[in-house]
Amino acid sequence: MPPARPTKEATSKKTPKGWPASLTYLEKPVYSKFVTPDMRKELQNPSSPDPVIIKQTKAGPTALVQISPISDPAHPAKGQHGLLAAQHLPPDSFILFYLGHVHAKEDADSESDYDLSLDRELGIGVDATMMGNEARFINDYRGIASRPNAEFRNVWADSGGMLEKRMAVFVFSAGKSGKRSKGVAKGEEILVSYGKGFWTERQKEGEQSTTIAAAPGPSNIGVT
Ligand SMILES: C[S@@+](CC[C@H](N)C(=O)[O-])C[C@H]1O[C@@H](n2cnc3c(N)ncnc32)[C@H](O)[C@@H]1O
Repeated sequence: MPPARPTKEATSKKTPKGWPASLTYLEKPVYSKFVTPDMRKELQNPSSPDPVIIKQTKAGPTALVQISPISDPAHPAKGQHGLLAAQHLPPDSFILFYLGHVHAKEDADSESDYDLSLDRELGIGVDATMMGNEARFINDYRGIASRPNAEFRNVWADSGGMLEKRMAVFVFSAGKSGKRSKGVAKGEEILVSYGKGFWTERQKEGEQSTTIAAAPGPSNIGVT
């Protein structure tokens, strides 16, 4: 099932430097037709008493990050891209939303490398394979650094007074001691944990693929 066509208001004419021409750059999520009106209602209605609300003041490319091709032979994602901090990002600060095609179970792509769960109970995910924003270039920390410096969090975007459940990327907090994170330095790669499940699945499928010569496909990126 091909993803829904992005609406004009969800796409942006302005794309960030390094954005591949083959992909659609989004300013807002694009919803699949399998996300029903009832599901949409739930995605607009925070159930928790203290939701984290992010006011979307400026849509489009953010000056906080930079898409970067990876040429370092020691980097496990060499030949691909990563996302770097374009300036110092303080602990606990919001970096950007994870935008993409918001889909239901019916049109989930189990082979996607860019699919992040948005609402487990509703079975809804955000897949940035063909459309998304800079967040799709964030790599997992394994083999690159000793720990992640950022994480995915559930938030509510306030766009024009309407709330909408989204995933967002935040710098790790400094923790109680104030020492856990100094933030992300300018030029440092932004790294999250996809969760162990992502890599276990990849390894399993990688082993199977030795006989079928197909690229291994992981499960959804998890929020840990
Ligand atoms: C969400 S994408 C990240 C962006 C990707 N590097 C790109 O240029 O499009 C996830 C894919 O990036 C690669 N990747 C991310 N983190 C990695 C890591 N720590 N080691 C090896 N490959 C990684 C894997 O190919 C994975 O399936």
